[in-house]
Amino acid sequence: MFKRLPGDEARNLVSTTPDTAVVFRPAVVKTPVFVTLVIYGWRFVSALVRALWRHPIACAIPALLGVLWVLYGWQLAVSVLGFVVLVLLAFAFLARDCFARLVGWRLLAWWRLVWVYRRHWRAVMEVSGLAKRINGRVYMPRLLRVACDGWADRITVRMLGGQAVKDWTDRTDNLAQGFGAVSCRIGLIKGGRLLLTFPRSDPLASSIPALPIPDQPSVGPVEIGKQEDGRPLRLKVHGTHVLIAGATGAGKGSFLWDTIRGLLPAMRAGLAEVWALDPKLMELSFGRELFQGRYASDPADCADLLDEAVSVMQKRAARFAGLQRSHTPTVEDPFVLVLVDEVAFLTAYQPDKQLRQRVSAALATLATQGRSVGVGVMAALQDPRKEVVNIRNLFPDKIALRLDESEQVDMVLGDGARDRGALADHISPIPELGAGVAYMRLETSPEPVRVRAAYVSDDDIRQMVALFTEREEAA
Ligand SMILES: Nc1ncnc2c1ncn2[C@@H]1O[C@H](COP(=O)(O)OP(=O)(O)OP(=O)(O)O)[C@@H](O)[C@H]1O
Repeated sequence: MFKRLPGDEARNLVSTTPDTAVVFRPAVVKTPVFVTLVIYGWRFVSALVRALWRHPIACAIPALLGVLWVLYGWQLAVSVLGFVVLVLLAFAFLARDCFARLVGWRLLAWWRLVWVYRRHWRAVMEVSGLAKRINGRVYMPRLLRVACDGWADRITVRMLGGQAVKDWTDRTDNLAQGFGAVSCRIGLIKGGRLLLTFPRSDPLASSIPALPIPDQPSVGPVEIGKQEDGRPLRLKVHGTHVLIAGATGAGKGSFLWDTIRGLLPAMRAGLAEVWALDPKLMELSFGRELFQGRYASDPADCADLLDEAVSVMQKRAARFAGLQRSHTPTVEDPFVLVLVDEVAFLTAYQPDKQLRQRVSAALATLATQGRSVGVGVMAALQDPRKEVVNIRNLFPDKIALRLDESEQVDMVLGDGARDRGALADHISPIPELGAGVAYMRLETSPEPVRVRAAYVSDDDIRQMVALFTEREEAA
């Protein structure tokens, strides 16, 4: 009647409920010492073979030193050890990157595995509720591998059978706190295996000054800042459309101006044009000479400019039909980037219904047909609740800067983005710490990437205008 499950604490089980007359004391079968020794012996041998297989060099060095010690005495073993350390130091000094890749990060990964992850694994899993205790037996997710690079620790984990990725994404705060990291990201590698990323440092903690204007004309991807692992952030603008959302003061302007800055050589060469719609009359008016008359702030003028972009797009599509399927920028057919600073002013907040419909139709037409003929849209938005649900799907690439509420993150970046670690509602409202910081979700990768755009100051914009008008005068 009573089924004994593995791990039942049978010795202590004397009664099922208090005050019951039934006392249940099952027989305890003692494991013979011999069997216990065989099990421990087997575990030791398999761990040794695994270590030799996985880390042959790390095992060979102490084994060799041990052999030298036994055969020739400790003096020779210590001398060889000293020599190996010197060689490693020289290697580190002369070829830092190569040393880090081949030795440094592996040593650090081993140290972090032993000192941080394995040491705290059991406690963190139990406290966060990711380990399961069933009938007295503890089922623990398995820590498979730790790898390090200059920015983060990446931990490969095997989930418990029956666990869902969401069980882990709901506990990112517990995991980060448990392992002493500032944050934790979770990605699915393949069935049952997860990659947990724990950053050790934050290259985005301080603001990034405006990047140098590129030497070569190019329509992108344009370098506009840094990714959280310290690599450059290159934003694709040609062949896509980009939606940028962020609360007031989040730094949306940086993304717009960084993009213009990166395109400036192409604009000077006549290979790119930026058309600016600035209904708030603040952000883009500062450098309006760059837009060569393609600048509008009044809603009716904005609608006209959008219609003009649609007409350019349609004429190109008619000419390209049957001849080419993608756009290569030329002086005759430059890449046209339509920048809209606060798109909700032209759509959601626009009281004139006819104008609103005209703008929405033109934006939808550009966003659905523009990219293959070299017309792109980059739209910024303050309040994602107002309009984003209608237009979000028109934009393959999305950027969420600081947002006021957690629900807005998925509204901008798409379902599940916040669960995958896009904590845009946690970005600091202090400009030095959080302005320009964002999570990007690109068409090509569902994983959100944390980034920071460089800050383009008023002086930088003046310099850009001067450089651009210099070319105009020379022409
Ligand atoms: N990339 C950045 N790095 C550091 N600080 C920045 C960055 N971008 C903006 N800031 C700071 O944040 C302030 C607000 O930036 P900005 O006006 O671009 O925000 P916004 O999102 O466009 O706001 P709004 O929607 O109100 O126009 C700037 O005055 C500047 O001090």
